[in-house]
Amino acid sequence: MDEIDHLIVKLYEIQAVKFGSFKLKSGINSPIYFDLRVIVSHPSLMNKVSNLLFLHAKRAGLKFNTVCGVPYTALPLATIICSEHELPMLIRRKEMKDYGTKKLVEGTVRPGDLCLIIEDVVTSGGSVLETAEVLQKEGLMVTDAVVLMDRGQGGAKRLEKEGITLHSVLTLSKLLEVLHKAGRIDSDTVVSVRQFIKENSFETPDCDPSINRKPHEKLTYKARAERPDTHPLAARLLRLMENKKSNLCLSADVTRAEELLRLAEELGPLICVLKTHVDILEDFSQKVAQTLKDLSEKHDFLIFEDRKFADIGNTVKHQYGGGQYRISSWSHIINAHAVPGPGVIKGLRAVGQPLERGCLLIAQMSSQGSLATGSYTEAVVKMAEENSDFVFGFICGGKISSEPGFVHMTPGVHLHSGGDDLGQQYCSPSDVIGGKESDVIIVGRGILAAPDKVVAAEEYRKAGWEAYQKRIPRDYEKP
Ligand SMILES: O=c1ccn([C@@H]2O[C@H](COP(=O)(O)O)[C@@H](O)[C@H]2O)c(=O)[nH]1
Repeated sequence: MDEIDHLIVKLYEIQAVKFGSFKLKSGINSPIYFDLRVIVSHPSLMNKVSNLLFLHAKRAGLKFNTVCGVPYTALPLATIICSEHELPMLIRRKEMKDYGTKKLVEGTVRPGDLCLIIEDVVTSGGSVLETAEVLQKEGLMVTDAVVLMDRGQGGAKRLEKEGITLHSVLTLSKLLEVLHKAGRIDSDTVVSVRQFIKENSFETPDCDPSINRKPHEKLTYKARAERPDTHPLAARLLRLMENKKSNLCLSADVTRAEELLRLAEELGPLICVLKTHVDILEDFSQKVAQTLKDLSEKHDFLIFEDRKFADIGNTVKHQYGGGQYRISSWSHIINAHAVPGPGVIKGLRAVGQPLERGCLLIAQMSSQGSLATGSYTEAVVKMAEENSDFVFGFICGGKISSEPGFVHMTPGVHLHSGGDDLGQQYCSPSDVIGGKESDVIIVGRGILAAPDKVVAAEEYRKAGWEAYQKRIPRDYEKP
């Protein structure tokens, strides 16, 4: 028996891996169960596992200057690795403190550092991804994760899609083989575990709603517009994007109506959507709204009031349809947080649907430390799918649903990376449309603060459009 075989048998003996019938969080029964948490009571095993994880990273030639363990089981493993090899460690909080620094990552964060993720067991890859997202939002680079055990249920593929390579010390086949050879499990158990893993891969669409649906990155905006299940407003938007060769949404964050209307007139031909924050206008009137509507028709763009509704259905109904702004009367698109639950959509739908309006759900945010990540984002995608008669897409950092009808719109875009001193974080147009496969770039100060706004808008339009063309080279060439 070599070192790995010994480790496997030891894990079995301390019941870190069990065989039988176990009800999982998802409700299904599994013939195998891992509980690596028990290893904290076995110090020599902790040292052995930590050492193997580190050696595995080194043998794979991984470069990293900081390490983060996925909470909670991998936290002590990362601690041992960092202490033994004098590496700086970062701790990802699972919940934000409501006092003090409110940080989600503890330790000294140096943006640009390469952070290696350590994990005990990977099934769907969701926990590694959640940790990676939090670290990336802090400006750290995450390209690799080392795990003790990959269950072989699609986690590695899912992570690969997100640019993270998973390196696994043990595989499930190896574990079964060693335990069978050592007489700890019988052949029937080996067969039933193998069968279970095969049937419960997270690569099958119904196991995880956020992954492995039909990819739409190879479809043109136009092709997506023509699909029968695409929401009429999404279809209108996708069509006008293709016609105008623009996936640029101008975030017209100005405080005077005159300036807003000037932007709409001058930049209208270059954009697909004009986004407003009506409550920052000092001199809003219904006349201004009417003129904006006229300009949207003249230059063929949609208006998107970035109101971020987040209340109970009854309240948002009033906020959307009434008050001094009467948003529903002039804005084609609105958005909402999913925090209140589906009632917020129900309330907005009651006002907006008869007017042929549509809503985007805020699934992720561009601001540093945003809590809209991981399972929250997945729940938002599900809510959108369940309300696709009114919800037609997302505010997000990149593609989060492969349903071709959903439109992904991404704020926090600038030709120069970085951010502001209030937590805004920027990605480039090519990153957002090419790398992250979003559909629309939302640009505010990148254009508004430029000496010539028309020139800047054209620069963003071109950058966004070229990234789109590169994304779908073959389809795009078709007439
Ligand atoms: O996650 C989000 C959601 C909305 N925004 C809005 O987009 C613009 C961005 O402005 P910049 O000047 O390009 O930073 C602004 O209206 C935000 O309210 C966002 O930035 N991030």
